[in-house]
Amino acid sequence: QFRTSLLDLSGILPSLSRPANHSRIFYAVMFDAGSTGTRIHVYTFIQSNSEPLPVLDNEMFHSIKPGLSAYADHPETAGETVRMLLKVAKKTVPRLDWKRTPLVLRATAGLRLLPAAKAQALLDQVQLVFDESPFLVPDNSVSIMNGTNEGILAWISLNFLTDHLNTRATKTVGILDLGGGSTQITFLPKLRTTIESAPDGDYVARFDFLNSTFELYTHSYLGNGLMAARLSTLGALGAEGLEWQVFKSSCLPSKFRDDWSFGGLTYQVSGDQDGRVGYKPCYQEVLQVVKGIIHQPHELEDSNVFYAFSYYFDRAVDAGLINNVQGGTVRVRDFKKRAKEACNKMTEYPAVSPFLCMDLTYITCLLKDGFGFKDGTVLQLTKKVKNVEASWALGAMLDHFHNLKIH
Ligand SMILES: Nc1ccn([C@@H]2O[C@H](COP(=O)(O)OP(=O)(O)O)[C@@H](O)[C@H]2O)c(=O)n1
Repeated sequence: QFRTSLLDLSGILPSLSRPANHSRIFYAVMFDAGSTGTRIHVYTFIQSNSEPLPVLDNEMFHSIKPGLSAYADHPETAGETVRMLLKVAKKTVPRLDWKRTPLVLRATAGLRLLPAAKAQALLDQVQLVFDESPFLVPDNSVSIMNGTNEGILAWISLNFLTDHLNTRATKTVGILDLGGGSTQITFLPKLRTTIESAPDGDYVARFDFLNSTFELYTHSYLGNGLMAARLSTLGALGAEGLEWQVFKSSCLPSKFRDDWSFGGLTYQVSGDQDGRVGYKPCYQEVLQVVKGIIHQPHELEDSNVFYAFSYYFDRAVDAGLINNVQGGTVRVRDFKKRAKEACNKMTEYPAVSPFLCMDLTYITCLLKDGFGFKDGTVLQLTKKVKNVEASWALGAMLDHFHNLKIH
C-alpha cells in the first residue's frame, strides 16, 4: 500500500493542487520535539475520488524555542509549549475535521540525552495535552524516535520532495542533518563495499519500496549536534560545578564572557585571555569532538548529491555564504574559508556572533576530518523544498500512515 501511495504523492506533490470536484481534504499533524526547539507541521492532503491515494497540498509550519528538554525539571511547562503550538493546528484544520486529524510527536536528541525518567515525564505531559485535545490521538503518538529512523525519514522526505522516489528516477540524493544534539548522514550507496565495510551496529538500514528493498548507509551521532559539540569543545559536557567553573575555548573571542544554556543547564563560558586564539588552535579543539568518533563511509566522492539542512543551512546564512530564503550550493572549502575569516577576526571584539568561529570550524572539521568529504565537494543547502520544510517530519508522517517497515 505504501509503495503506490508514495509514488502517487511524489508525482503530484510539486504543484499546489486545487481539490477536484469530488475530492476530500484531510489533515495530519507532526510535532518535532528537537533539542533546541519544538515545531509543528500541519499537513493538508487531498484525496480525490479518481485517485486511490492522496496528494500533499500544503504544510503549515511553526516553531517555539527552547526545546522540551529545557523543562526537564518543570514538565508542565513542556506541556504548555505543545498546547501553544496546537493553536496552529486549530487554526489550520477546520473544526469539523479535528476528531479525525491525527497528532503525532517524535522527540530527537534533546530527550535522548536526558535521564530516561526525566524524558518520560516530559512525554507524559505531552500525552496529557494530546488526550485533552479535540484531535485524534493514535496509539504510540508520543515517543522518542531513534537515530536510525531520524536519518532514514529525513532521506525519504528529501528524496520525496525532490522527486527522486518515483519509478523513473535513476538517482537519489544524500542528506546531512546537523541538529543541536545529534547529526545524521544518510545516502544510498552505489558500491557494495560501502555497506560491507560499515561498522557493526547502526550504520545500515533498510525499507521496502517498489518491489525492492532500499538499503541505506545511515548513522546518527548523539553528542555531535552543533550545541552538544560546543559543550564538548569547551570541555563542559557532563561537567560538574557549573556554578563556579568557567569553560574556555580558543574558538571564542578572548575578551568574551557570558552564560550559555543548552538542555536545561546553564554554563559560564569565555574566551581564552592568555592562550592562543584563532582558526588553527580552534580546529585542534573541535577535532577532539570528531576524531575517532565519526566513521568515514567508503564512498563519498562522486556519489550522490548531498542536501544539507538545519544548522548547516543556518550557519551558512550567518557566514554570508547563501541567501536565507533560497539557500544554494556551497563547497566544503567555502565553510573552511569563512571559518578562517570568522576565527581570525575575533580580536575585533565585540563580535556579532561570538560562537560563529567555533560553529563554522566544527562544521568544516565534521565534513572533512569526520565524514571525509573533499574540499571541492558540493553541498546543496536547503531550508524548504517546494515550500515544505527540509526535515524528517514529512517522512515520519508517511511512515505513520503507511508503515515503511524500517529495519
Ligand atoms: N523543521 C526544522 C527543524 C529544525 N530546524 C533547525 O535545526 C536545528 C536544530 O535541530 P534540533 O533542535 O531538532 O536538534 P536535534 O534535537 O535533532 O539534535 C536548528 O537550527 C533549527 O532551526 C529547522 O530549521 N527546521
